[in-house]
Amino acid sequence: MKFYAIIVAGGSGKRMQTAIAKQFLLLNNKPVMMHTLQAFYLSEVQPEIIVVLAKDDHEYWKDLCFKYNFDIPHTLVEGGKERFHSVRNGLMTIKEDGVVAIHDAVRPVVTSSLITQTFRDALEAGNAIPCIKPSDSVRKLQDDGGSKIINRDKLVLIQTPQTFDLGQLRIAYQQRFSNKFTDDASVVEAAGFPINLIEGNRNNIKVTYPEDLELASFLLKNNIPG
Ligand SMILES: Nc1ccn([C@@H]2O[C@H](COP(=O)(O)OP(=O)(O)OP(=O)(O)O)[C@@H](O)[C@H]2O)c(=O)n1
Ligand SMILES: C[C@](O)(CO)[C@H](O)COP(=O)(O)O
Repeated sequence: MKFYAIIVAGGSGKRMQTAIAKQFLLLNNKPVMMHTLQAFYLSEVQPEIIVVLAKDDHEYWKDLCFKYNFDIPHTLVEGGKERFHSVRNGLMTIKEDGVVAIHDAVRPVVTSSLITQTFRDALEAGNAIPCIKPSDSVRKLQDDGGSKIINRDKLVLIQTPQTFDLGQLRIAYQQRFSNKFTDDASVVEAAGFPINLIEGNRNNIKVTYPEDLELASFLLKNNIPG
C-alpha cells in the first residue's frame, strides 16, 4: 500500500495581512510550513510528500530550503486559484492507488500520531476527517439582522489532515468547483461518499490571524501536541 501527503500551501494569507504569505513566516526560527512537513516526515506512515505552492513562490521556497538546510524529500506542484484547485493539482501527480492525506501547510502543530490515525482509519472506512466539538455557544445570523441560538451538540469543527482512499478522492475531484467546497470532505460528500469523522486535536490550529502564530509558537516550544 502506498501512502501520500498533499500539503497545500498555495494561498496568499489575506487574513494574516503580512507582506510574506503566512506559510513562510518564521515560527520558532523556521518557516511555518517546514514544521508541517516535518510532522509528516516523522510520522509512522512516512508518506511520500507533495507540496503545492503558487508558481511564483517556487524559487522562494527553494531558497528557504537552502537557507534552513531543509532536506525533507518532497515534490513541488503548482498551486491553483482556490484551495480546491491546489488539491486537484497535487492529486493529478499521483498515478498509483493507495491512501492520501490532504493537509493545510498552515497547521504546523499537527502531531504525527493524528496523522497516523487518519491513515489507519481511512484504510478501514475509505476516509477519515478529524473534528473537535465547539466549546463556545453558537448563534446563526438571521436575514432580519437578528440571531438565533444553535444546538452546539449537533456541530463539530473540521480540521486537516483529511485522509482518503485515492480511488474515492479521484472520483470526487472530477466534479466542477463549487463555492460550497470549503474542504476535501465537502467535495467527497458531494460525490456521494459517506464521511467518517474521527476525533481531532484542539491544538491542531490553523494559522489564520496574527495571534494564531503566537499560539502555535507557544504550543511547539512547550511540546504540547496539536
Ligand atoms: N488557492 C489556494 C488557497 C489556499 N491554499 C492553502 O489552503 C490552506 C488553508 O487555506 P487558508 O487558511 O484560507 O489560507 P489562505 O487562502 O492563504 O488564507 P486567506 O483565506 O486568509 O487568504 C492553506 O495552507 C493555503 O495555503 C492553497 O493551497 N491554494
Ligand atoms: C480545510 C479547512 O482547514 C478545514 O477546516 C478549512 O475549511 C479551510 O478554510 P479556509 O477558509 O480555506 O482557511
